[in-house]
Amino acid sequence: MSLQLRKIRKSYREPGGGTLPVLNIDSFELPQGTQAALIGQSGGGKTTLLNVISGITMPDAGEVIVDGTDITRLVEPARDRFRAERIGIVFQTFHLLPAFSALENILLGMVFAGRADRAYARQLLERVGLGKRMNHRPSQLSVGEQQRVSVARALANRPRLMLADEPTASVDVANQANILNLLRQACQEHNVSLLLVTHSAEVSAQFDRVEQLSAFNRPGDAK
Ligand SMILES: Nc1ncnc2c1ncn2[C@@H]1O[C@H](COP(=O)(O)OP(=O)(O)OP(=O)(O)O)[C@@H](O)[C@H]1O
Repeated sequence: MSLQLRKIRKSYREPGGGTLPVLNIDSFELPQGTQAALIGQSGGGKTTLLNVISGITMPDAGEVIVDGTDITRLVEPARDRFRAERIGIVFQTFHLLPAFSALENILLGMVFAGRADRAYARQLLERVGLGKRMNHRPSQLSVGEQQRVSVARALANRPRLMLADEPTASVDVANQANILNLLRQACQEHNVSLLLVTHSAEVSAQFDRVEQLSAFNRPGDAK
């Protein structure tokens, strides 16, 4: 199993002093290699859920078991290392480092996880169709190309789980299908599980498994 959530609770503190319950998930599982779309209303907690799964945000309670490890039991540096090694993340706004080339952006992520494999980084850039643009910085690449770099970077450490938050939202229509297909095919080739947040019915319709957050998240329920 690549992902198991157990009795997850997460609230935010409100500026006025109250608390806003956002997540209350009894159980959620994603078997290894599965691809699922996560949909739900704006403000429903989808990004919070991805952040909890990746260990960027800690839940108030519950277990987040990724590839057999409950990451809520790891101290922060160990959690950061675990994320770098096992979880690939593709953001809506790419999060590429502007001063570095496409190749360097991928290598830096590898270094953080402890193994810079230049040959594999090049192979991934070839795989996403950027073999001839490896030495370009993000500003010298089109938006679609930047997102393809971020897909290659997310695959660089051979993750077990890929999280994607609206990965096609910033990309023009012509590139949307291209990026989505690339992400899905690459995950399939490497047997990586994929959980992809989308607002697009067109995108979610392509997934066999579509998870409506409100179907398994009951933030308002008492304990
Ligand atoms: N750091 C924070 N502090 C306080 N409240 C927050 C924080 N982050 C998110 N929220 C609130 O938590 C709720 C869930 O936000 P989240 O971003 O997870 O929703 P979402 O489903 O991803 O929304 P969208 O589809 O609009 O991106 C929202 O009401 C948001 O205002």
